[in-house]
Amino acid sequence: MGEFTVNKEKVLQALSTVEEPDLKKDLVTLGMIQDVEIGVNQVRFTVVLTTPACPLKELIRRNCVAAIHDLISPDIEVIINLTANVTTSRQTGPLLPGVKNVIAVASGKGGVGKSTVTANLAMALHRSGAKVGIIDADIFGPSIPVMFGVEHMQPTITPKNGKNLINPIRQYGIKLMSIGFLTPPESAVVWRGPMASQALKQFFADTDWGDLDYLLIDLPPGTSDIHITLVQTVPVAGAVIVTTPQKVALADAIKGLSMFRQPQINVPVLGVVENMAWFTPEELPDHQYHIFGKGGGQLLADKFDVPLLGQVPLVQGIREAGDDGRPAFMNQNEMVNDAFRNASEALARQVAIRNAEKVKTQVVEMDS
Ligand SMILES: Nc1ncnc2c1ncn2[C@@H]1O[C@H](COP(=O)(O)OP(=O)(O)OP(=O)(O)O)[C@@H](O)[C@H]1O
Repeated sequence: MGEFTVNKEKVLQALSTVEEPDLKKDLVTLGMIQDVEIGVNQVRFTVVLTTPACPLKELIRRNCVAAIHDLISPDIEVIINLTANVTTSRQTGPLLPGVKNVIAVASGKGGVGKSTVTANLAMALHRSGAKVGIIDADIFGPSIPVMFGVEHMQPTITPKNGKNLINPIRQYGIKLMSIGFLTPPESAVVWRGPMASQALKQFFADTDWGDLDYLLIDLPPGTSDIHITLVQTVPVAGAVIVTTPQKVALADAIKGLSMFRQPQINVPVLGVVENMAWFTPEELPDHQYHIFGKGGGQLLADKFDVPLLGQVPLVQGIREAGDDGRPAFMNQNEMVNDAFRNASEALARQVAIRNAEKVKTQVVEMDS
């Protein structure tokens, strides 16, 4: 075994050569290294990632080990504890004080699977260790309560600091609020725009969300008053656009995406999720049938210069799981789980990159 001396400074010096691949700065400058401890032929430290769903964690771990071995000694045992502290670019304010990132999930056309994608992205983020909530703001078809099997539940109310606060429904580790909870499922209520906007504001102002890393907002399809209420009420970290590869869906997705880019709205588009990208029968898992066309999600992403966050196949089990009130991510289907995990990691990564730009998100001021 070679001769070497190791101390905290040397370890930090070595780690300051390791770059966070997305944020393009070194781990020490980014404040991601903590709790350095020196033992006999051993160093231990913690790397605080920007999200527990970080797809680069193994690469970062390997690069840290390599830096210590190359710059200090190959004989040192390197023990790394990976943790995460999800970043935010929100200023703390009276609304949603413990919520780090509000993410809008939107689509141009209805029925492309926006709620299904929202539910499963939430489950995948939760599985990675993040604290997640969903607001179902889809006035035309609030399907989140059904997808989580809580359509007959009613949120309770607790007085807190002189205010009556609504407790979100908690299911499978996710906190949920839905326009659907405000009316019995049997009685079809036609929500007028102003009523729905008022309900959404209540979900922000009068709901006890506690601490959340990601609050996903399942928006109605197309563009509506609800979209405007959202961006005017809380700072939105970014939007995810869900589309199918079909031409008619893409045409509408372009309109949906363009709305977020309008100068007076100006919400960053974090990327595109292509749902129903191909059909795969359960008994032929290696077969892909492009029944709605091929490559449409990538085309949309390229057109607007945003990432394609993921492609989700059309699988009978995804529909069945939604109807059974347990998002498909909870079942052990590798193909389905990979699709949603990859998309959730890509989303978390875009949020971290966006937050590192340090431009605070602000509510949008508009003349009404
Ligand atoms: N990848 C998929 N594979 C199989 N079925 C799917 C998939 N994605 C969505 N579905 C099914 O398609 C239907 C529509 O999905 P969903 O309700 O998520 O769409 P949406 O875009 O939210 O609709 P809305 O217009 O109500 O907002 C549901 O029955 C759902 O289970």
